[in-house]
Amino acid sequence: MYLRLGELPAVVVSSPDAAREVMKTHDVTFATRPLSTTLRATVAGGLGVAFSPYGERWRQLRKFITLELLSAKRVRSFRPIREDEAARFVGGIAAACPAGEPVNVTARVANLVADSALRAMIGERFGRREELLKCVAQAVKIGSGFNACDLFPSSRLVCAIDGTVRKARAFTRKTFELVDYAIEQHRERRSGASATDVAEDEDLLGVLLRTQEEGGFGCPLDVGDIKAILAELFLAGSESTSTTIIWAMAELMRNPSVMKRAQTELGCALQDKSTVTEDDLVNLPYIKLIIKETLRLHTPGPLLLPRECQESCEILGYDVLKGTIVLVNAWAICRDPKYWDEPEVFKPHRFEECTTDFMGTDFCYTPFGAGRRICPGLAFALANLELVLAVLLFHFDWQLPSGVIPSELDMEEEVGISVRRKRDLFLHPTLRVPL
Ligand code: HEM
Repeated sequence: MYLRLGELPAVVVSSPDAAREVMKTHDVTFATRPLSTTLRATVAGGLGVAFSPYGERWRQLRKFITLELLSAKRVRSFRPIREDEAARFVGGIAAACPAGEPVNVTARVANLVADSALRAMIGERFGRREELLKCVAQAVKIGSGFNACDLFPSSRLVCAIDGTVRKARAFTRKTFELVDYAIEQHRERRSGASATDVAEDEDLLGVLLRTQEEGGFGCPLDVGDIKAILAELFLAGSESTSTTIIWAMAELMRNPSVMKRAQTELGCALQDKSTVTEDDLVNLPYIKLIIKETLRLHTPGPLLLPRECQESCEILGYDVLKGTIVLVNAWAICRDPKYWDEPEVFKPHRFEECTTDFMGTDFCYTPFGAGRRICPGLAFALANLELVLAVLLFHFDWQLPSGVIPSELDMEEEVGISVRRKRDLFLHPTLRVPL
């Protein structure tokens, strides 16, 4: 579908065939992302990987991030952090149970995901997490790409009235101030640690600082780059992960039979154990299916991240001109009845009967994107998604607030760069398995 978004030519791709053309057949042509006016204001302090133009620097940085920061080995090394944070999370909810008050699951999951990610990044809990989460909420709102100043970039008047650029600059200043604080916290901790400790549990900031000392990753790495990379990994990873967990919980509350099956699976797999560890996850195939189905029905980035056409080309017989913004409508593709039976129904077992996966080869299902720009945080995200969901369902039974019936649970969405649940999810927990 060809559109004009204000002054900008745009094509929205809404079929798997067209998505394959963009993200596979002509992947290089679409491997750059457009820099909207708002984004330009936010990346002024430094450029991470997500909005680097396709080229040598992006290639080297992407390789470094994939092999050094987010590799399967590195993600595994953070297992003790994830398990420890999950245990603290269970303890916090268990302490709230006797009071009989509903728990704000949205806020607790956001804190857990943030604490876990930040410990992986700087080696310990971050002292100003609340402020950082406020920045994330703001990024989701201003990063949609559909602000007036993004749609009419040539109009200084529109930009001045719109005010988003001002907000974006304030957001960047605040985020970078927090990243400075995190680097300082990291430095203080490291100065008190022995050389062996430092080598043994290297966090992401440690890897970045070591790489800087060693001369970079094939390209120089300055402090501005380090800050931009850290901020970007946190922004890209935390909101998408916690949003997915909350949608999964909301769907489970609406579908008690799915909840029951998941809890039965956990009971059989864990037997007399009193805590979920990552070793148990291999025996929880149904939890994995719930996550897949949640990513289908509530794709966190419904239009993925935008691409820009670098060279005029033809997609399924239509001309796409150089400079056109291309949006892959993963949301629509994931709900298209041509490819999905009863697409609006939450049915995790649909994935039992098919081999469709989110690794970027099935173009009817690309919640993590595909091609050169596919999400490099997939393993990092899955490790958190699976453990947190398993822990929530193993330790607690959950009830809706009185008067709410499952089929009427509020599922209203708030659209930004990701689609989160508009209102926080409040539920009553009952402890099933104490720690
Ligand atoms: C449920 C969780 C997540 C979802 C659904 C998700 C989804 C996506 C999508 C759709 C893209 C764009 C892909 C494309 O253009 O083809 C992307 C890019 C990216 N994601 Fe994720 N993501 C998640 C978690 C994470 C995590 C945990 C991290 C890091 C810790 C991360 C880091 C990134 C980065 C750096 C990019 C930009 C890659 C590039 O442009 O080269 N994401 N993600």
